[in-house]
This record gives sequence, C-alpha cells and structure tokens, in this order.
Amino acid sequence: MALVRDRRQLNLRLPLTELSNRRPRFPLPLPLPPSSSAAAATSSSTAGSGAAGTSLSDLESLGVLGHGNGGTVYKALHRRTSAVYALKVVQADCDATVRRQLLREMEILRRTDSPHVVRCHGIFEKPNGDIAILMEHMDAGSLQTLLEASGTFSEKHLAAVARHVLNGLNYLHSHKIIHRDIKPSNLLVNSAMEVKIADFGVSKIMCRTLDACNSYVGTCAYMSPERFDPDSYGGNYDGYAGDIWSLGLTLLELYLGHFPLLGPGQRPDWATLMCAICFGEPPRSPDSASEEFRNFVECCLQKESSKRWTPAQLLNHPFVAGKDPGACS
Ligand SMILES: Nc1ncnc2c1ncn2[C@@H]1O[C@H](COP(=O)(O)OP(=O)(O)OP(=O)(O)O)[C@@H](O)[C@H]1O
Repeated sequence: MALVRDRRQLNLRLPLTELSNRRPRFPLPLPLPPSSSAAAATSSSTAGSGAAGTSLSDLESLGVLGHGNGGTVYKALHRRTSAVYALKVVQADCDATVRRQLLREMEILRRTDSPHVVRCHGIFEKPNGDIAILMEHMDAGSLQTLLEASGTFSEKHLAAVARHVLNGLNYLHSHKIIHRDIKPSNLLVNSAMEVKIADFGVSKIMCRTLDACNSYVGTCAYMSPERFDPDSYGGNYDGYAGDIWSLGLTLLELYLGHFPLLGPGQRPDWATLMCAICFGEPPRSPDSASEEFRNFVECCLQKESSKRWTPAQLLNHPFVAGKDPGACS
C-alpha cells in the first residue's frame, strides 16, 4: 500500500491550459440537473435559496469528506429532512484552471441522470461568490480507499465493480460524454456497495460523434497510449476507448493491489510511466486470475484503441454477464 500512497502524493495530474486572467462570472441562473430528485435543492445567484425551498442555510456541516484540487467536500446534513449529502465548495478566488474544471463539472452534472453516476441535487452560488455543488453522499468512500483498506479485491467483487462502472460509462458515452479520468479514486461507493462515477473536472462533451478528443488532461498514469503519445497514433483519437483503457488498468490494479504498470514498491514518475504505457506491452493479469478475468482485462487493455471493446460489448462479456446483478459486496 506504500506504493499507492506514494503515487497519490505525486502530481500525476496534467494541467489544463491556463485561461486568461479575466475571470468570467459563473453563468447564472445556475442550471438544475434534469433529475426529479434535483428538487431536493436548487440554485440561486444570491443566497442559494431556490424554488424548491432548500437553501444552503438549511444545511449543516458534519465534517470534511476530503479535499480536491479546487475545493473541499463536506458531509452535510439537511436539517429538515435529516438527509445527508456531500457538498463540494469551490472558492470564488480559485485559479483559472480550477474554475474551468468546475464549469465542466457543473455542465456535465447538469446533464446526467443515471443511477451509475454520482447524482447532483443542486448548484448554488454563495453571496461571496463561492460555488457549492450538492451531491448524493457516497458513504463508503472510493475504490481507492477500499483498496487501501483491503489490499486486493476478489474477482466476484471486481465483476460487480466492473458491471457498475460499465453501466455508468455506457450511459455517459451514449450521451457523448467522455470521462477522461477513470481511476479508483474517482469511483465512489455507497453502503449498498453501488459504485458510481464521479469527478467530471476534465471530462469532455463531444459535440459531434467524430469530434477529435486530443486534449492532454487527466491523470497520466491511467492514460491510454494514444492519449499519452497522440502523434504516434495519427493525432486524433477515440476518447471513448480511452475510458476503457483506464477502466482495464483500474480493475487490474484492484486485483493486484498495486498499479499494474509498475512493480510493487516501484516509484512512479513521468518517464517510467511514459515508457511503460507507450513502449511496453499492455499489462496482463497473472496466471492466478480466471480465464474470464484475464480475457476481460485483455479486451480493455488493447494498445490499438479500435480493438478495445465498448461498454455495451463488455457488459456482455462472460466475466460480468450472467452473474448476480446485485451490488459489489
Ligand atoms: N459525493 C461524494 N460523496 C462522498 N465523498 C465524496 C463525494 N465527492 C467527493 N468526495 C470525496 O471528497 C474528496 C475530494 O473530492 P473532489 O472531487 O473535490 O476531488 P478529487 O477527485 O479527490 O481530486 P481532484 O480535484 O484532484 O480531482 C475525495 O476524497 C472524494 O472521495
């Protein structure tokens, strides 16, 4: 687990292109997510009070769930209903990169309504300009924290994890959204052991089916070869297939208990990762894994992006298909 901790301490996230210093105001009124459950809260340009009657002042902080690049996520109690939420607060004076990620995240959360994607219940702007995103609380942490606690995942557990994430990716991709940062810490888990996709700060909404998707953003360790080195792969690439590569690496990491492209204890750095991803053979499951799991991982970790299976195809793969469709307990 030391490796995992080491890796998290390194800045493997690639910077977004800096915006100009001119800071646009957030577009108001802030959009509501489409879900009916969004009625739990709404947004406003003033004190965050909305049509459904919920305001930020109805929420009480129960503590900090974590800190991200741009903000702090609080566990928040809705006093009237006793419902518990996660409230992500990004300060008004955040830098341009964080602001841009926040706008992306807000836009995607506004569009998504799926049981496999962390649900947004409202977006508020506080009077001081801070932005607060009210989300469903995923009370069992992330796959990263579960991995650190358990060491490795069983194949049965992994099949359930894979099914949940594939359903989420199937939903996102069918809505032309590419996540671009699938990794254990962005896959959140609740006490029903449902796994949901979170953190859309570097995601992209494709305007047309064949849009190029060559922005160099995300966490480089989980990047597909064609994203890491687009020139060698003809420039543009299929970003949807990039999410599948990241999923394959994630599942293999959960199986092995360490990041698959590096040996246990090996310190990750940019050059090592670059060589492993672009010049090495894709990582494969060890002999101890079942044939089904080995083949599933191989279907995800194809260097040639066109050979990677789609989420719909993978949902029919024997590793996940036909098994207990329940949660990943
Ligand atoms: N809906 C949620 N329920 C429970 N915990 C959450 C929720 N959303 C985020 N968290 C936790 O809060 C912490 C910060 O999350 P946030 O999305 O701000 O950043 P991050 O994904 O960790 O990092 P970065 O901003 O660098 O991508 C993480 O530890 C995450 O697990």
